[in-house]
Amino acid sequence: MADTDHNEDSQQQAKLLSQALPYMQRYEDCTIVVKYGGNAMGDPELGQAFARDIALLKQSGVNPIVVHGGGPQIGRMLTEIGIESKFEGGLRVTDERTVEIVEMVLAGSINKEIVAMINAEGEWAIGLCGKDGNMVFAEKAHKTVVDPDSNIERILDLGFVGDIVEVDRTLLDLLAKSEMIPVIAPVAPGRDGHTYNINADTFAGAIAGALSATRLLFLTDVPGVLDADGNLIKQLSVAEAKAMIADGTISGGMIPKVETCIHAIEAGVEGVVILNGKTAHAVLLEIFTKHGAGTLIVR
Ligand SMILES: Nc1ncnc2c1ncn2[C@@H]1O[C@H](COP(=O)(O)OP(=O)(O)O)[C@@H](O)[C@H]1O
Ligand SMILES: CC(=O)N[C@@H](CCC(=O)OP(=O)(O)O)C(=O)O
Repeated sequence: MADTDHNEDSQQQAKLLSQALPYMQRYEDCTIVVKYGGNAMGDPELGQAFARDIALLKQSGVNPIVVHGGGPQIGRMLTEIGIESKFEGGLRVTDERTVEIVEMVLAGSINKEIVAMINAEGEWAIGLCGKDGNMVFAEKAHKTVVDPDSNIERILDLGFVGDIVEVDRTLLDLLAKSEMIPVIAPVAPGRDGHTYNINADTFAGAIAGALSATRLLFLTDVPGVLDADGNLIKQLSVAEAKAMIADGTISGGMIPKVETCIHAIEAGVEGVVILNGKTAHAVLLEIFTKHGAGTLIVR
């Protein structure tokens, strides 16, 4: 390498470091919950970059907690065994057989894949679900939808889909003081003895709220919340986000995601970010650079 190239390279590295270091201090000892969606998974290189980011957060003194989804992966497994996926109000209608598959795919294969990827980066990840350490309890979800034609409200029976009713932070507090990085599947028991399937965004929001996390990051498949012209919005207040839902600029799967963000902020999370999990090192760019990577929603 020529001397000038070498100097430019060093200068570039020094510039990056000088930008990142203040953010490393800012987040030291802070809890950052990262929701890793099923749509953001799949590409091995991106997965490795994600695992590296989580490992680097831990090494920088942050307390990272991963909550993962796996909707598309559950769908593929159900298709293989001849069960058709059915969604109502964005949630999977979950009968007894389906909840067994959901638990197998989420708390079994996907959870352990993520644990293995983080461990391959030299860290100590531990795979959990809401059942472990009495962390989360759920009850049958009470959801309603308004029929757009008749305007009549209808109660949904989603089977074993759960609403979170209790979060016990004992195990997570213990792990925060240790070398371990929790990787949590959104499955939880009910006091009635059943196992419940919980939307991963909702689950991540409840964990972040119970821990009053400094940041909750949602890794999805778009750069963040987009305005009516398709441009990325860098920052939104809760009031602005509500207005965008009301005027239809935020629609589809982004509605429950933004609503979860609003609940998490109201529960004490400092800031929630929606960002593109299909960009390599999205988490690192969000946490350790001035402008972040996606849409920050704050009070
Ligand atoms: N204003 C908006 N900005 C960004 N995405 C939006 C907006 N309104 C609707 N969407 C849709 O929301 C989707 C993200 O939600 P979803 O598919 O549920 O994500 P995930 O599967 O990662 O949880 C985007 O792919 C996009 O199609
Ligand atoms: C009740 C409900 O819908 N649960 C979700 C849980 C997984 C999930 O939320 O995964 P993503 O984040 O990848 O969408 C499901 O069964 O698909």
